Amino acid sequence: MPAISKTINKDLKEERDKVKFNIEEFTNWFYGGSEKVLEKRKIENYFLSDKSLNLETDTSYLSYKEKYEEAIRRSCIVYPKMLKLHQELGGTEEDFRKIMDNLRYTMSAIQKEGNPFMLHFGMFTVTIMNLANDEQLSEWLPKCVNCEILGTYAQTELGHGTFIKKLETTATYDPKTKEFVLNTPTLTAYKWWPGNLGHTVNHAIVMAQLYTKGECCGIQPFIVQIRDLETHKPMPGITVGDIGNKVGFQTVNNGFLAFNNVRIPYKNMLMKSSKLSEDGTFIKPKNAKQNYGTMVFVRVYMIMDVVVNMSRAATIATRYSMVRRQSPINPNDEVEPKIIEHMTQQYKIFPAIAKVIIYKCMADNLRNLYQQITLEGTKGSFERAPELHALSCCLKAVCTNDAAKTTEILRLACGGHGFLNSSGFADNYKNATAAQTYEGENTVMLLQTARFLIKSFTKAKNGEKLTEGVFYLNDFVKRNGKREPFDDSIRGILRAIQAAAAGKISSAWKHIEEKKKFLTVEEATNQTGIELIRCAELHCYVCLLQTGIEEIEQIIKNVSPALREVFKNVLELYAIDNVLNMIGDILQHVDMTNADIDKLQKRLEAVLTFFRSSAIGIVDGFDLSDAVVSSTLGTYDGNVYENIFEAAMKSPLNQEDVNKSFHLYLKPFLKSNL
Ligand SMILES: CC/C=C\C/C=C\C/C=C\C/C=C\CCCCC(=O)SCCNC(=O)CCNC(=O)[C@H](O)C(C)(C)COP(=O)(O)OP(=O)(O)OC[C@H]1O[C@@H](n2cnc3c(N)ncnc32)[C@H](O)[C@@H]1OP(=O)(O)O
Ligand SMILES: Cc1cc2nc3c(=O)[nH]c(=O)nc-3n(C[C@H](O)[C@H](O)[C@H](O)COP(=O)(O)OP(=O)(O)OC[C@H]3O[C@@H](n4cnc5c(N)ncnc54)[C@H](O)[C@@H]3O)c2cc1C
Repeated sequence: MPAISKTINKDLKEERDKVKFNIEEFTNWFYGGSEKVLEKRKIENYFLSDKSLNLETDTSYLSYKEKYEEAIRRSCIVYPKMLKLHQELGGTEEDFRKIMDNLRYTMSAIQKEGNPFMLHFGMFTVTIMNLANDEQLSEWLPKCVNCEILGTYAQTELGHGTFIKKLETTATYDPKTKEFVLNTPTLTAYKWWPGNLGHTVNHAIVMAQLYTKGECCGIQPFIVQIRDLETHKPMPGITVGDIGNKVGFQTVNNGFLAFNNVRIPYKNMLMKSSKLSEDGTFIKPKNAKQNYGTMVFVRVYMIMDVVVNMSRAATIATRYSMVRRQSPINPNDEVEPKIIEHMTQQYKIFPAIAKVIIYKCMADNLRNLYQQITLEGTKGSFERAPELHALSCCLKAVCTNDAAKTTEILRLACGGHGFLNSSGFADNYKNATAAQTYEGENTVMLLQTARFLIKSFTKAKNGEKLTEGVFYLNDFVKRNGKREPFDDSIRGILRAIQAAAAGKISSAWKHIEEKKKFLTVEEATNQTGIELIRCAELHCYVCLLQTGIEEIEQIIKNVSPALREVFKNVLELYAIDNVLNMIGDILQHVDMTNADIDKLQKRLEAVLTFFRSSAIGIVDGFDLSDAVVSSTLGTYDGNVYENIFEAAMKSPLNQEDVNKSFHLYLKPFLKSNL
């Protein structure tokens, strides 16, 4: 075995020595101030320094069952610590949010294949907070917050996930006993997929069709106890279990659930929005979409998960590319260059770094918007709910699609070693790709946004007032078919993307109108689906760039000159990479010449060159500890080859010189050929 020395890799040190800005200043911006950075480090250390977590164990070698058991063991260390910390910090909702925000990073080191408790706070508790009336809140919230019970969110069924109106589980009100009777009438009515449901939780929010006085009143939320608190056996009438092996998310314990005349008390229907009187009279909510609130909440928070996911992947690929040397650029060069010297390598990695920063700006903005609009809802005003729904849907789709695609590009950027499980890309990719489907399948999400855009375009044509995010449609309508001249400033690039988005929305609108002459509006919309998806994507790129510009214009007023340059270049790279990737859409509506495109290409090359000396500073500035990065290729010290070697030594096959399969199979086989 070679001697393994672990000092900082000299090539990586050389890169860090070239960084011209203050990395800590960047980190302070990234986490919202120096106090928050200290708090993050403290919280992370509080959890990750716990030796009983055994984080050095490579859980990828465990069996399916062992992985689950280890994940539960770890969560049963983390959650009591979390509850204790919450009390120590002050026990407020804000303290809880603080811990949750930081756990987002920390958990990726502890539960690489998903957290078997994630739905408890993420959806079960959130639904109770959003949809329980005061009486129900005082009964259930303390039990949730103290983890006296564990819950999940059971909505999707074997037959339906997207089209929730057609869910089949029934909850029939019996006014005589003041109970609901829950049933699973068919195989396709089985709840299927809810996280943590299989063998972990003992309660669930069950979304079921409410029947009262012989009428169906639509999907409503019910709290159902599914396992005994003492024995953990399924409650009478309940069938529950694990749905089996998946592409990823192995330790999330996605489950199935069925009901056979399960009776729950009247008080277990969440009644802040829809209401049922004890005699069985249904009272409609002010806004029928209130029951979808938890989904909107999760979609909003998922953009933050994308930032965590992409910052990890970008850190790994950047550090590795500054350590790995291969392929002289000039044939006679004696020393092989760091692979980051190859321009195509920079193009794989640096746009990903820029995206982390722009997505971070967007995630913070979206969360603020969510909080404002939710507050308006609590005061009875739901005017802006469609805007939030449209924005969260397209961002959920575009950002999770991009996280999966970018992780794959960054894995490829690490060549053969990127394919090792120990590189960390596999878990990142599997988590990213799961997010493309859960919480609203991405195509369906884009179509939701497109629906809003088509409505907004009709309003723009009729001179009606638009919401702020789609003001750009007014400019398009005013131009009356005239093409937008191209201006290569950053705001000019934004106008070009706005023109492309508005142009696409206008043609989709026109095509629906044409098809409507022969088809129903729904059929016409279905047949325009491909264009509609592009409308939503382009609109999302507008929102991202606009937010990036507005945020960075503010940031650069408050940072040092060196960091100002970094942010300006982040914006330049993000904008140019974006516009070059949608030239086809732009050319349809903007007067852009070949010379303009050549100029953009040269600017892309120039900004990549600037990034060459900043990239390591930025990824170090993401402040991800080695445990969070969790990659042999991405450790801070850059000892890539030593790490790869050590990880290989952990293979169970390397724990003995000769495996028993030699005696059982190989030897007889070889002998028979003599
Ligand atoms: C403290 C905790 C801290 C951190 C936690 C952070 C993160 C979370 C952590 C953990 C979670 C982790 C993993 C999650 C695991 C995954 C969980 C799930 O997958 S749960 C199941 C999710 N399921 C879906 O998303 C289903 C997708 N389908 C739908 O949303 C809907 O069916 C539909 C496609 C929108 C259609 O709905 P419907 O049929 O009712 O709608 P219509 O077509 O009739 O349209 C009516 C009208 O309403 C508008 N609309 C729809 N939804 C909303 C909404 N939510 N808000 C506002 N408006 C909405 C729609 O656009 C139509 O508008 P119109 O055009 O008619 O004006
Ligand atoms: C890892 C994971 C975790 C999950 N966790 C939970 C959970 O905790 N709780 C829970 O309740 N659910 C959960 N789910 C379920 C998840 O929310 C659904 O799978 C998801 O919403 C997609 O619905 P579906 O499976 O019905 O897909 P489908 O709708 O069947 O999609 C299949 C295809 O049909 C297309 N399609 C469907 N409808 C339309 C349309 N209107 N227009 C155009 N194309 C369409 C889709 O684009 C897709 O290509 C989870 C799923 C996964 C993968």
